[in-house]
Amino acid sequence: MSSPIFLIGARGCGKTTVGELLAQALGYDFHDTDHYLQQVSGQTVADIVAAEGWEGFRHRETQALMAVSAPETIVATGGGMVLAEINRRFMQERGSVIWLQASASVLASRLSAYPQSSQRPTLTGRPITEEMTEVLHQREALYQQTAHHIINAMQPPEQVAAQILDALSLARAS
Ligand SMILES: Nc1ncnc2c1ncn2[C@@H]1O[C@H](COP(=O)(O)OP(=O)(O)O)[C@@H](O)[C@H]1O
Ligand SMILES: O=C(O)C1=C[C@@H](OP(=O)(O)O)[C@@H](O)[C@H](O)C1
Ligand SMILES: [Mg+2]
Repeated sequence: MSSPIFLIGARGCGKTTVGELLAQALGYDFHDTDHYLQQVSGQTVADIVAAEGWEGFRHRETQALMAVSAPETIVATGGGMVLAEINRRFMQERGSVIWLQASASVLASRLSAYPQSSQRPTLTGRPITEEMTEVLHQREALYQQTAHHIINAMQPPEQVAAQILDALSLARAS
């Protein structure tokens, strides 16, 4: 199977970290839609949001999704990729969609340790645990309805990657 693999889930669930591991394991290309946007525009997420608002960023991330999606590619999406129906449908029809599921408290603790604020400007203006609770409340149904597979992301990254390979029956015989 060579169609793209899309990783979805909230900020901090490990899409970028696990995506790189998966790409290595499979010999696939790796793309992260936020990194792609930064490369082509020379702007961070925070720069884009400051200049164009979240609406401008969301428009650009749809373009990034479509630009990086190709066979034998792992695509780490941004946490809000599922908000637009066009993105949900594109991922579902083009490839395999994996939701990396984690609780608000686990996400908040990872994000407090590694905020990367130029990539993750606040979504709600609230403290991080409250923000992640609210974001999951708004988006969980979208992650669920878009995913072909749901993986517990509250385990070490190598195990998360191995479970994805199992779910897709992509583990290579050694
Ligand atoms: N499975 C995991 N277990 C523990 N820490 C993780 C895990 N996955 C990611 N992290 C850490 O959480 C932070 C956010 O990870 P990242 O891959 O950037 O998430 P995302 O792309 O989903 O926002 C990083 O500091 C990363 O090292
Ligand atoms: O959840 C979100 O709306 C966002 C998540 C971020 O990506 P990560 O999920 O990789 O942190 C980034 O795309 C942007 O800050 C918006
Ligand atoms: Mg990421």
